[in-house]
Amino acid sequence: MASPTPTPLLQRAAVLPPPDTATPPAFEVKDFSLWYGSSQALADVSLGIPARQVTAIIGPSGCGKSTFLRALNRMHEVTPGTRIVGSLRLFGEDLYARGRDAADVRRRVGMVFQKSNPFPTMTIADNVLVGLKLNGVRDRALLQERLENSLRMAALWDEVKDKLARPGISLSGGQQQRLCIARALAVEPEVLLMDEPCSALDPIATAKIEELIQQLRERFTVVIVTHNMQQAARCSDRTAFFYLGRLVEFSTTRDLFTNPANPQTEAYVSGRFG
Ligand SMILES: Nc1ncnc2c1ncn2[C@@H]1O[C@H](COP(=O)(O)OP(=O)(O)OP(=O)(O)O)[C@@H](O)[C@H]1O
Repeated sequence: MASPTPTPLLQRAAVLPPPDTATPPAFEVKDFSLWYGSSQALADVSLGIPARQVTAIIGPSGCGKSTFLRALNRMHEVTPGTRIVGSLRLFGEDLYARGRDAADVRRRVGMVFQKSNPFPTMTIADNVLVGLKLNGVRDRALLQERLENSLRMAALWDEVKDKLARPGISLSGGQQQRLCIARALAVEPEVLLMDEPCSALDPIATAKIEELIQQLRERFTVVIVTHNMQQAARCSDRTAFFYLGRLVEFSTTRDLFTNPANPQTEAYVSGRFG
């Protein structure tokens, strides 16, 4: 098979360090399929997503990237008529086991969406603390500590520490997205899912979020859906390429972009389709 034409994207991926392969997987996905009504969106997906690494999901529009991401915290269940087959484990625990609470799964597996969505009537502080307060946490010292820690982890503390009582929506688009990241982190998840988190942001705000993703991987497992292959190459340790609801290839980001095993992957990463 011919190698893909070298491009700056591939060169960038080529200098990424090889990921640590000794880390046990966070998610173990086995023969996983998903239907919306009678329409199948995912077919027989199997992969292990490593803990404390960044895994990017790429592929052309409609290939099932967001559906797969949403299945990782059962968020697809908010759409009526969905059905799954197969298994999906987080650190060995079956996330779809009978009796397992979807709300508990979503606390462990937080999510940030394409468009930032702070609660419009809430202050910056309340936007961060809303999950804790809904869970009945009232201890002021604990709330204050979580507020500051979450905002620091989201690289927003210095910008907002003097205006915590202002509305969340008074922040810029990039700051609002980091506020949503802080909100997801405040409930101390194990995993952070990000669905096109930068697609509504300008290049400077995008660079900040990408830098933040690099910091978050020291503590969390991060899975990011992106249309932007440069972003996958810049930020991720591993990349999964989906096509027509199937996982075509999953490997280190370096290998996937510089030496893909599958001709469809090669065609996609070298820009020949999608
Ligand atoms: N709520 C839904 N109801 C019915 N079908 C859906 C729903 N959401 C997604 N689908 C279908 O499932 C398939 C996968 O969609 P999905 O949004 O996961 O793809 P994607 O790769 O994330 O696409 P994009 O890059 O355009 O966001 C598509 O055929 C889509 O039409």
